Amino acid sequence: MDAPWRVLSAEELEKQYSPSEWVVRRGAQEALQTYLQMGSEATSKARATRKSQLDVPYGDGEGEKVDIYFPDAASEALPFFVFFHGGYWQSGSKDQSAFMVNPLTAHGVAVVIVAYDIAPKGTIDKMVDQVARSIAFVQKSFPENKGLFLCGHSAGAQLAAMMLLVNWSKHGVTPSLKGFFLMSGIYDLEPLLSTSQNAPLHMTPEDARRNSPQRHLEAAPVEPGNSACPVLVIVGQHDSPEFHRQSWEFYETLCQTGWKASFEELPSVDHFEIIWNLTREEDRLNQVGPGPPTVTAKGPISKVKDHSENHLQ
Ligand SMILES: N[C@@H](CC(=O)c1ccccc1NC=O)C(=O)O
Repeated sequence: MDAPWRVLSAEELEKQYSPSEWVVRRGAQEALQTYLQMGSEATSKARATRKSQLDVPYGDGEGEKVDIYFPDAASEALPFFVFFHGGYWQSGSKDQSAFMVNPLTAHGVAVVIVAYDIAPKGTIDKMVDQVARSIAFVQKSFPENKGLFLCGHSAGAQLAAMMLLVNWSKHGVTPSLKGFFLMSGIYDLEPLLSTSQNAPLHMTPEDARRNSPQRHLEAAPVEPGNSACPVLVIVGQHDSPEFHRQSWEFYETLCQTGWKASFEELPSVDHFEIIWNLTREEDRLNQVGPGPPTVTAKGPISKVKDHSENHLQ
């Protein structure tokens, strides 16, 4: 694989992989604070106004819990939107991540916010396994579901993308995966090895490779049934050039391996606004119909653009 990041200095690599350094409307610290505040407020609102089951265990581990939020009309035959928060596998929690719960439940979609053991408690291998088990749990608990839609932000998008590669037979259930929303994600972990982000993660080069969906997709051509499961790769206009490159290359690899993929750069948003905008009913990504979340209202989001200008040369 062509790896343009290898020519970057340690300092430049650190900056490329520090999302808060690229925000344009506020300072870095303020952006992180606002993100946490928006997530906490959305979670309080969701818990106060929506039917929910909180801290439902999907495994025996202390941290293996999900919060499930339901639309008003009682039914198990709902589409389920399953969210994996970001925070570089070392920060964030389900208790600050219910961003999209109110708008999506209002549209008849159940939302599951997944907790996993962030570092230093968890390794990335463990988090990937936990996320797979959380999805198997949702499928087993709601076998009548109208499809599971996986969404991850940043590090959570890597976790979601790894689900494209899971052998579900060892989980005793095949989840009815109907779509992936991969937002501002990282799909090749190798550039992170020498950055400060790796300090609590202790990833070795082998760990990074094993957990890089970009590297494994090529070896896992899509099964016939899966080509019906769309994968949306989404990046914010104000994400760093390396984040743009990672998203674009992952999108290209998805296309080459037979997935029905699309790519979108969301105009005007940074790495954090891309998610906190999901608290707003009118956000484009929340414009779902009464059925499964096919994005329709304000034009297709699956439009492919030429992003070569964003590539590092
Ligand atoms: N220290 C990081 C924090 C960060 O990257 C982050 C924070 C919240 C949610 C997602 C994040 N990025 C990737 O998972 C930064 O530079 O912004």
